[in-house]
Amino acid sequence: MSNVSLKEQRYGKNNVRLFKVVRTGKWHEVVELTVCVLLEGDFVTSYTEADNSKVVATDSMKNTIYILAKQSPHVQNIEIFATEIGHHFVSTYSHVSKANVSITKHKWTRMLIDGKLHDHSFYRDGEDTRSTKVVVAKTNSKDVSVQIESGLKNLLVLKTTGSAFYGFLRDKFTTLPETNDRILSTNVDATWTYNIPSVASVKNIPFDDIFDSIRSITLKTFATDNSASVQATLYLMAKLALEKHSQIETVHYELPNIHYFEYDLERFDLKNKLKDANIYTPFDKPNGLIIATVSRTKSKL
Ligand SMILES: O=c1[nH]c(=O)c2[nH]c(=O)[nH]c2[nH]1
Repeated sequence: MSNVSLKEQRYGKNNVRLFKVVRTGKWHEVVELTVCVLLEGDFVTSYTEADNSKVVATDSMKNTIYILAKQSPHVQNIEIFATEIGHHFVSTYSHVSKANVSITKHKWTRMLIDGKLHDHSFYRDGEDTRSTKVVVAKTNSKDVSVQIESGLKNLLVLKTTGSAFYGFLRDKFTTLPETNDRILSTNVDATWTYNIPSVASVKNIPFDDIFDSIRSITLKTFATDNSASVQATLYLMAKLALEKHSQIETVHYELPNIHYFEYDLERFDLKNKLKDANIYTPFDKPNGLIIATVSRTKSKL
C-alpha cells in the first residue's frame, strides 16, 4: 500500500490573453483580459495512475474561453463572463465539481481628440487593473452555487500632506521620529466579496457601478481623510464601502506604505527637516504593508 495520498488538486489554463472588439458601425469598443480557469473534480487517477481518460486538456479549456468570448455579449462585464465560463465547465462535464475562474481586465481608455471621443483609438491611462475571482460549484446534480470576489489592483496614489504618524510604541528598537505631517503613498490592492443568492441573480448585480463607486470611495477617502495611520485610513475606506453597498459582504485592502524620507541636507547647510522639507528620497523597498478585511457585524437579534 502506498504511504502517500493526493491531498488537493486543481488544474487548468493560466494567462489566457484575450482581446475583443465590439463594432457598432464606426464606433468600436475594446476589452482586453487575462483569464485563468482551474477545474476541480474527479481527476485523481490522472495523478495517481497516469490515467488521462477524464482529463479535459488545458488546450481545450483555452479554446473554450475564446469560443465563449465570441458568443457572449457580456465579455466587458468580467464578473458575468467569468460566471458563464465557470458554469459552462461544471454543466458540460459530469466529473467537474468546481470551476475557479479568475479574470484581470486591462485598461484601455478612449482618446479625446480635439475635445471629441475618438471612434477607435485608446490609450493606457495608468497601470491599475480590475479583477474578479469566480467559483462555480455543483451543490447537487442540478444546482450550482456561485461565489464572486471583485477587485481593484495597482492603483498608485500619493498625497503631500494630511497624513500623520505619532503615538506609536517606543522602545530601544525605535528610531522613527513622530510626525504630524508626512507624505503618504500607497499602491491600492482592494477586493470585495458579494452575497450571491443564485446563478440567475448574477446578471442583476451592478458590478460596474459598484466597482466605480469603491474606486472613488478609495480615492476620496485617501485624499480627504486626515490620516492618523495607513491602518486607520484603510478601515475608513472599507467601512464606507460596506455602508454604501448592501450587496457586498467583506472588503479587503492590502496597502503598502511607500515611504518618502526627508533627505539629509543639513550636512550641506540646507534646511530640509519638518516644515522646511521639500526634498525626499522615495523608498519602494523595504515598504510597510498593512492588510485587513472588514465585514458587517452580525446582528445579535
Ligand atoms: O501608517 C503607518 N503605520 C505603521 O504601522 C507604520 N510603521 C511605520 O514605521 N510607519 C508607519 N506608518
